[in-house]
Amino acid sequence: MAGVPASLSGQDVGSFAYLTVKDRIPQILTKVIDTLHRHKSEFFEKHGEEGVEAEKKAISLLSKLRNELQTDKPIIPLVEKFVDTDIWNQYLEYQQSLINESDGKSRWFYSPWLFVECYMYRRIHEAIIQSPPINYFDVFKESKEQNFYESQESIIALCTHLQKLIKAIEDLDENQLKDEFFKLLQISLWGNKCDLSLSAGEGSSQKTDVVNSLEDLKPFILVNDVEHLWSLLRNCKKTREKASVISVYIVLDNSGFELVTDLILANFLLSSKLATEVHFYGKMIPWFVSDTTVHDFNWLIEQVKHANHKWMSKCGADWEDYIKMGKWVYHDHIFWTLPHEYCAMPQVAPDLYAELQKAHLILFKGDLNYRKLTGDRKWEFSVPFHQALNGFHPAPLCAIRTLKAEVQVGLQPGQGEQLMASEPSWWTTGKYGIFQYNGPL
Ligand SMILES: O=P(O)(O)OC[C@H]1O[C@](O)(CO)[C@@H](O)[C@@H]1O
Ligand SMILES: [Mn+2]
Repeated sequence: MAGVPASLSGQDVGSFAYLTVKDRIPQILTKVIDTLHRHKSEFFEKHGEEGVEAEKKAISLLSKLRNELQTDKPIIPLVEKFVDTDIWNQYLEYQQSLINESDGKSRWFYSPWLFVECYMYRRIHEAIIQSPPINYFDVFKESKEQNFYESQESIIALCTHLQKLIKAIEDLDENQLKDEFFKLLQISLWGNKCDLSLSAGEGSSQKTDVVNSLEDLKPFILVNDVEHLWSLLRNCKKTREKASVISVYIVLDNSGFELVTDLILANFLLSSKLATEVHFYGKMIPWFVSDTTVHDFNWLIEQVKHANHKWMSKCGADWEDYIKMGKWVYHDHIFWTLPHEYCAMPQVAPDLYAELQKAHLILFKGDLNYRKLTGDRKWEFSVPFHQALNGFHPAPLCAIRTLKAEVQVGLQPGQGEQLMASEPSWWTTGKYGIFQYNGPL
């Protein structure tokens, strides 16, 4: 692509991309294999010998995949028919076409990191769907559920905070309402620390009291465009005709604690009338360990509803009602688990792009969404976000992410260089966060 920098890639020895391809991805694969092993008796109980055979088959496919990766074998086409197989294989050909004759085939370390990391999760899915009757099995389900259970105390604190806030919401003046909005946005931002792929599937639950930590965490917000979000939604609310809609779209990231923070924010948007509808986008297949699928979404709401805590179960019951009333709508689309950067959406998934154009505001949660928004490229730190989006402007949007990959744009001159000098791992540990807005001001 002309005019854009090179992609991050595992060929840069010592980079975070390199370490991910070399260490983290194989570790995740090993964990997946182990998970299948541990479910052997469950497969036997459900499906008899056929279940055990299927488990063996999935494990052998995954071991083969791990070997391909560790020996930097060529990236091979997908074989099992699924809704996105052809698109994936076309993309593989496209990646191949970018490589010179002399450089040979697309390989794990040599190709763009975003592409190979997405490909790895898609191959895990392929191994599962090639192994009926266990082709329904979500290899990451256990760890997503564990993250939810281990974050119970923080979830109770958040639900209680929200219910108290809602009780008093009519009495809040504009400034107070704005402060509460900012608080819940920050909670949703820091909720993104809890993804499970950075920790290679090891626990990453929320145990501290987030609401009371917000002030201490403020210095770690490197780009903070929340005022723009407030102005945008407040203006929508003020100028709204009686029956008209204000819709906020949330492109979800991780299930478990992060999803709770997103639902709390979505609940506040309705209660404050800053939005009248919230649309959620999740993943169609298990993805990057902790990402939300429709099963995770429904499971989590069910759990919150049946919790043995007054305010938590109230939240769950309200959330179920919002879904029944159509005020909350869950969608999925295969595009979110393709390897493409978002500037390709109008060509690859024009229907989705047209849907997103209807939003008043789109919130993109998490690091992977940021990588896809910016194309996962070696941008200079001070390049404007608008430029890095490379033509992807469906509606006003905001990226809300903690930094876990070596890509960051829109910083003040010198800001990135200074961080680099004082703290070289600043952009990969999840310690820093951003609210980065693009849209009319
Ligand atoms: O859940 P998130 O915030 O998208 O984070 C997933 C992140 O995990 C990693 O894949 C680690 O491999 C990041 O580089 C990636 O972007
Ligand atoms: Mn994720």
